[in-house]
Amino acid sequence: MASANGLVIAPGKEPLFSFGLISDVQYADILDGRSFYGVPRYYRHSIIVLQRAVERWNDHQKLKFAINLGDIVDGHCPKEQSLNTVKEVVGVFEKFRGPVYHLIGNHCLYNLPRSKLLPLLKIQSPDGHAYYDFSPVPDFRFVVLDGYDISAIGWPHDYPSTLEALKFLQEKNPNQDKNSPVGLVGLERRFLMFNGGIGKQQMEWLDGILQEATKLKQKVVVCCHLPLDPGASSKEALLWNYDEVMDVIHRYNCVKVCLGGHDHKGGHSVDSHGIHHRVLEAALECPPGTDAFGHVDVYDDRISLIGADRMESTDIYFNPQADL
Ligand SMILES: Nc1ccn([C@@H]2O[C@H](COP(=O)(O)O)[C@@H](O)[C@H]2O)c(=O)n1
Ligand SMILES: O=P(O)(O)OC[C@H](O)CO
Repeated sequence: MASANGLVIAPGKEPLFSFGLISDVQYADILDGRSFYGVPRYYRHSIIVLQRAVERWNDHQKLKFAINLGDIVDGHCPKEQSLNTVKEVVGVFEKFRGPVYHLIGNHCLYNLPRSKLLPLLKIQSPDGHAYYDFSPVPDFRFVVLDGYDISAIGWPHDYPSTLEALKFLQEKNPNQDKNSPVGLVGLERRFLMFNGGIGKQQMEWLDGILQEATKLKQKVVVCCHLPLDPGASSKEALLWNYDEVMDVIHRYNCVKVCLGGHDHKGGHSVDSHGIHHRVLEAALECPPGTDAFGHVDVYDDRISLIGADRMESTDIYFNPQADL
């Protein structure tokens, strides 16, 4: 039996649970603009996309939670409006009848320091970090990474993470404008200021979580604003140390899917260990009247992303070899 979006759905099989997804709303009450590459960005329409997402998620009635993959407000938002704009977008998310798990992105950090942002997003994590995990049912665990742990944006100027990031960019990117990839070759093109990395403490935390999930026989979904696989993303959008993070993930068999945002066109890949990487299409780049959000049905052997409009529906079968 085929559904309207072409996915084949086994009749009668109920999902274990379902959840909503959206990324890169990047709302600002400003005129429409364009990305560096000229892709139109609809700053005022994006909050309408979010409103439609929340309505649709509520209509569904069986969504256990929703995940926002980051960048709720755009960097072009006038700074005196940042606080109210973040509150306005959070207010729309709060109309969803269930918990919303937020990730932070570079644009959130252009607007507000972590000390103001994290309480608004109800992110509770050690020392101003934004990584955490949750387990909506005993057999599944979601790991939310803070891709701007080591970053030149969002931390106080004299903070160790800022200094480490600036030193890293100085070594890796010879351009005066550290957001410019000019002259960087291949995967080096990710060494840009609008990206960031995972620090030692978070890496150890991730390792511990995956160890625990393995013992509990849980299947894990990893979420990070910055994509973790070159096959699913432009090189310029990748997490600085995506390779180190994937080395940790690949030591275990529990991670089935990695979800990302940031690279607005979206993407999907399956890596060398059979892990799926799905980068979500941005709400910001939806021309008026169009949408990009979705919900995910989770089964014991797969997850199905049912996308609205510009968000591609994706059926992700877990690698059965991984459980042998
Ligand atoms: N190839 C590129 C991409 C980006 N930049 C710089 O980054 C800024 C942010 O890019 P957006 O597309 O998100 O607006 C942009 O303003 C450029 O300064 C670049 O130099 N080269
Ligand atoms: O975070 P943005 O909106 O500046 O965009 C990042 C780019 O899409 C990365 O290629």
